[in-house]
Amino acid sequence: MNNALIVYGSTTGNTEFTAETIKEYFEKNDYSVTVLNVTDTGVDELKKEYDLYLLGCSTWGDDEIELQEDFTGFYENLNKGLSLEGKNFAMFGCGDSSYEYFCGAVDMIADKVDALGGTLVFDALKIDGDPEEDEIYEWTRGVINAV
Ligand SMILES: Cc1cc2nc3c(=O)[nH]c(=O)nc-3n(C[C@H](O)[C@H](O)[C@H](O)COP(=O)(O)O)c2cc1C
Repeated sequence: MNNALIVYGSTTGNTEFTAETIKEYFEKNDYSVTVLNVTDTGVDELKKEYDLYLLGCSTWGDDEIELQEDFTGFYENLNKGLSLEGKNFAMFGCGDSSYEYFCGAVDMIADKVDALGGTLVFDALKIDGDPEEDEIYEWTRGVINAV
């Protein structure tokens, strides 16, 4: 059975809902999935072997991109000599397109993963407003096909 790790940061619950919905869909497709709130884990989790790593983070700030506050430490620790070579990633997050940097946190994390040698297997899921199951399922189907 394939396995996947989901780590997310969420303030009002939207990215958390998205993470749980992604998990549900993966499990329907015979994946074993570990979902962790970023407050309960650290970058060492990325050293463990998973077929796919999914990172989810909402975006905050006004004039500049701010990661969801719980995710900041995790992001900074990615800089501490971690190699993501040979690992498959997909990114997701919730935002609001009325802000200048729509889902900017998702792009920041994707750029970091890319710089550390990780493989981004599919376009990021950027949710505008409240997350809806259908959109999440469709994206997840695309990710599964891409792995
Ligand atoms: C003060 C504030 C700043 C925000 N800044 C951004 C932003 O720069 N870009 C964006 O896409 N969304 C922005 N948002 C929207 C949130 O990311 C959005 O509400 C999201 O659904 C929150 O997800 P969460 O519940 O998982 O934390 C902002 C929201 C607030 C209240």
